[in-house]
Amino acid sequence: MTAKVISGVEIGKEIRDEIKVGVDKLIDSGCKPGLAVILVGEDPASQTYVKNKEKSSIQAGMKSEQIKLPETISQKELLEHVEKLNNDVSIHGILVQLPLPSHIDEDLVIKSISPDKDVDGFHPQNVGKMIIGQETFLPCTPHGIMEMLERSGIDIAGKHAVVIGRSNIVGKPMGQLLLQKDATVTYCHSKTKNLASFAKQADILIAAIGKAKFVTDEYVKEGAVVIDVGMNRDENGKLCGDVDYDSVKEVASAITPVPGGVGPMTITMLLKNTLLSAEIAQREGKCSLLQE
Ligand SMILES: Nc1nc2c(c(=O)[nH]1)N[C@@H](CN(C=O)c1ccc(C(=O)N[C@@H](CCC(=O)O)C(=O)O)cc1)CN2
Repeated sequence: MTAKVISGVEIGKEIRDEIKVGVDKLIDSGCKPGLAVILVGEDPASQTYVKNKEKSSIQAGMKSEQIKLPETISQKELLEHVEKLNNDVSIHGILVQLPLPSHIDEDLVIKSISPDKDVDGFHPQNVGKMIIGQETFLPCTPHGIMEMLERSGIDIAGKHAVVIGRSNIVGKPMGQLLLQKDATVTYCHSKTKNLASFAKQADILIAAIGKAKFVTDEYVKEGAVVIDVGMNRDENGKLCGDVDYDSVKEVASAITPVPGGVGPMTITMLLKNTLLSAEIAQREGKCSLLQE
């Protein structure tokens, strides 16, 4: 069996086209969605992601604001920037690019973003809403994976989903979203004994461990759907995922590549959340082009 390739570039394009329609409609009614991204320091990967977020939001027709701050910025100053954006009526989505330098308390910064503008879906209030299934901003990477599964016609209800990884950004919310769609969910992590024996039971296997090519064909049941969230460099410095793509594609029924799989969906879902935030503001009479 050679697996079907689930392309985040193609599915992302389909969703971005839908977002553009939504943005145009909102602008026609007098409201332009605005996204602000804060970047602290000069990490090259973060710089690339932030640049792509700016480019993508402009392509979608949104207002884009980038705030670049030095690595040495104090926590107090960073919080002041967030507060200013919380009060800016032309901004509907605020994102602080992670990771932050070690002298800054990441949790405190996330909590300082207004839950109404938290388009990353990381604020504890929004995490709580997600867990009880209320409308909120869903974290972009797991939300993107759910879209990939659904738009590829993969049934989730009754399936055994195994999530390898338990980060607050990907692993934990991923399991919750799969549970809400009636999957039976198992979490595995660095302390799990006999990890391969759990992984091999998965109908849907999500690899979010952060170890290059960790998941080989020996971890995968024949016909499983394999989603690779990893972003690593191999021994030759080439971008690769947590899944050993060449061996796993021979046993899986469907697989996401790296690059071109989950990664592009993360930014797509950020745009979707920003549109949702602006739509809510418009509904509540809090959005106007005049306020730009
Ligand atoms: N505040 C946040 N910080 C971080 C998040 C996040 O969702 N919110 N996620 C990651 C980084 N990230 C977005 O911020 C991100 C990572 C990867 C990609 C992507 O498109 N990857 C490409 C490959 C890119 C390359 O060539 O290097 C792919 O997989 O095809 C987009 C966004 C951590 N921080």
